[in-house]
Amino acid sequence: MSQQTPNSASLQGLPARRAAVQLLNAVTVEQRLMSELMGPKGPLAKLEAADRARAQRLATNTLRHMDRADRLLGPFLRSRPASEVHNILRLAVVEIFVEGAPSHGVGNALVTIAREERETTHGAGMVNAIVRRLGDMPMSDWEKLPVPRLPKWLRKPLIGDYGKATVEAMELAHSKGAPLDLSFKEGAILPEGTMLETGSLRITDAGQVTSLAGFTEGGWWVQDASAALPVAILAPKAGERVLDLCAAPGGKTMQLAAAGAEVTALDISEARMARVSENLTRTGLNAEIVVADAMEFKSELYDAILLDAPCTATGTIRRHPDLPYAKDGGEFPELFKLQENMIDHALSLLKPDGRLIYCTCSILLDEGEIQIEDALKRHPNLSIDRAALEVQGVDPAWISKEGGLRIRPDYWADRGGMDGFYIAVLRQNGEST
Ligand SMILES: C[S@@+](CC[C@H](N)C(=O)[O-])C[C@H]1O[C@@H](n2cnc3c(N)ncnc32)[C@H](O)[C@@H]1O
Repeated sequence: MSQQTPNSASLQGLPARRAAVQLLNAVTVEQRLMSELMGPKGPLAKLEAADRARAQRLATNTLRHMDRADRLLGPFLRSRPASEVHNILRLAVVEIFVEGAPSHGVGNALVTIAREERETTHGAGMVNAIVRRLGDMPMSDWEKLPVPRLPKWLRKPLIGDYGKATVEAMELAHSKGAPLDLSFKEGAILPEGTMLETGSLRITDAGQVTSLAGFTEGGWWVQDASAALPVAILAPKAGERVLDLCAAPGGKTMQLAAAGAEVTALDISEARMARVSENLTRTGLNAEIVVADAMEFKSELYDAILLDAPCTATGTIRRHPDLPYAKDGGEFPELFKLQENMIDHALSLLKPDGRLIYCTCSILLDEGEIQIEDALKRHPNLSIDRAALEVQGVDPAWISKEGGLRIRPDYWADRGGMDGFYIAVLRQNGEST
């Protein structure tokens, strides 16, 4: 590719590519999560729907393949370029080798984008030269690269928790992304899909969620198969008083309400709670809505409490590959402490014979096994209910030694995987703490 005036065909994708680069910069430079960038001031706000979807897909794929893209680019880079230039090059790799886009079009568009900003204009020539060389590389050079690794700050503690082979299996699962899973009410109109043993409906290549059959009728909602297990394990009975202590955006609230429980849904975030209300309206389900800090909430005692505690969300990297690049683990100890305090406070809201379901969408043992072992030490009258974990489709081999359920993203590899999760059922043996 020579330095040329970009033709209009290759520039058609400019808005989406520009927004993808902005998303990548916001994640890797400003350490912001993609979910925080979707608002009216975010890079996607002014785009047409198709460009918005494309920009999001490009940024997500680039983050998912970041480690491989960096390996492929390594030999072309004498020193590490400015992050903003690096992100343009990473996007080029992913467009050419993952999306199969012609390199000349990718080069023209990305050189134009590089020239637009102060941080990248000096790198435009380099982008041009490297994309040209990428275009000459055979696909086999990409295919023989190892599975993308997690950044060191997360990989190291995970290897300490699980060993290298398991972490590599998780990384393989992360690289594959995730299908769409639905939870649903009885009698709901459902799109075509595969019914999983645990009761979720799985759809591969779902496309636009709002276009799926039954969306308007509101009989189903999006929820990963493993995220649906805490309520299956809680097994709410009609009329039971259940407190959903960290409820937003409400996937589990809807499951509880659909089972006929009398649900109090609480969350500290007013904005996220508005989504719970919207979700309940769409699905025609009911719950009492409380916006409050769980730690300050007082009430009559509950039959059952679901504590889906705020966590690192490291179990959801398959669908949120931005997370390892937007975070560095610095704020994690604060979260672990909050989880500990929330368990203790939840126990004070539980009837003597009640059950507390503690769960996190995390693969870190600190937020699962270790949290529960510590809670059992703090509360001598607390016990763990292993038998409650025996629900349809749950492999008994997933139960860990303290009696909780450890779900890993590399499980169900042949069926499209599942998010990492930890679930434990606690009982207070007769009296509240
Ligand atoms: C893992 S999410 C909950 C997901 C939800 N259970 C579902 O299934 O859709 C954790 C939630 O905890 C909420 N949260 C964080 N700190 C809180 C606090 N101190 N009190 C109440 N909610 C809190 C967050 O706003 C967030 O919505």
